[in-house]
Amino acid sequence: KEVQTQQKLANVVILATGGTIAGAGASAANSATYQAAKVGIEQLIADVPQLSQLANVRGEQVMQIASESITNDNLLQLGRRVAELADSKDVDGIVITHGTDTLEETAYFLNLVEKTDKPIIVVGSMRPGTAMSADGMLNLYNAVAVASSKEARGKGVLVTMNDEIQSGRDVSKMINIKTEAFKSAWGPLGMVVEGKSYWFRLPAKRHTLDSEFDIKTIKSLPDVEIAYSYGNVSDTAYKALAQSGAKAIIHAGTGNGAVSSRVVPTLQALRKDGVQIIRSSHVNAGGFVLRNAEQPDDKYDWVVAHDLNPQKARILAMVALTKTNDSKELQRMFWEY
Ligand SMILES: NC(=O)CC[C@H](N)C(=O)O
Repeated sequence: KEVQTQQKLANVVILATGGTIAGAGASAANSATYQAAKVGIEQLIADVPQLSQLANVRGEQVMQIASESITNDNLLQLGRRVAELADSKDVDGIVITHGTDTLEETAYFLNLVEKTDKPIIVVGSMRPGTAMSADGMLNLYNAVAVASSKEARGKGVLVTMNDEIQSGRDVSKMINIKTEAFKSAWGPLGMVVEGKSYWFRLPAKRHTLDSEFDIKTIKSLPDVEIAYSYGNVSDTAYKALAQSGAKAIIHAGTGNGAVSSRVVPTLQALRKDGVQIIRSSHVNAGGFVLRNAEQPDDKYDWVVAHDLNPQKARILAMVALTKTNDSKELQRMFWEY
């Protein structure tokens, strides 16, 4: 009977990339002072023996880095490995352990480019495994639980932090000193409790199988940069980014993606020179940029990032620019994804 139960378990591969979930500190009291990306995947799996009750789990160490240092090449490497595994009939679900700083970027990238309905779960932790009340073990347990469930299929790339199931598109790291760090302006999709998922809503935006982007056809990602806005902002950063070869600049604007009158002429000129100008917002709880409201986007031929924060807008812009440099097409993609 036991053998039969074993055979029914899903096959889940954990791709480890580093971060705090693989972090180690000097003392159990060190919840914030520690080194990220220290512990290997075999140890992370061994630390949660209960995983074997959820799925047949195996791990691969894809990289071992703190996620603030992730590069476009790292993203492509990870994306290609996820696609290979998703194509394998021996794999039912994929979990990616990741630093939390750029977890939302990687999750959104995979959500755009992976052509599969198999569950892909990105997970991290806010405290290293060596700390009191470490959150990584339960987050990983929840990730494997969701990755091995049939209900998670076709819902896009997901993030399991703090018992919530979040859409990889919507979720963002909102605070860096709480385990309750990952939030979406539009709410979580569900909850995981004791290894069981409870679903409440579905993502409305295009993703994975319904996406026009495919990791297998993306050879490299173009240079897209972000310039942050504030009172008294100057055009120095915008000009320098364009000069260094940026194909698009994400304007991390105030409020509704507003643009200071001090930099409007520069952004108009850069657009005339061929640089795409994409207006996003850096407001804390989630921006929502409306076209032609703060600025005449039609007239200036600018794009608005909809509800995507600047770092997510950068991910979509890079992926979109592998297909088109038409600003109207880019705008369509920003509404649809
Ligand atoms: N909580 C974390 O994972 C942050 C650690 C590190 N800055 C990273 O993103 O990898």
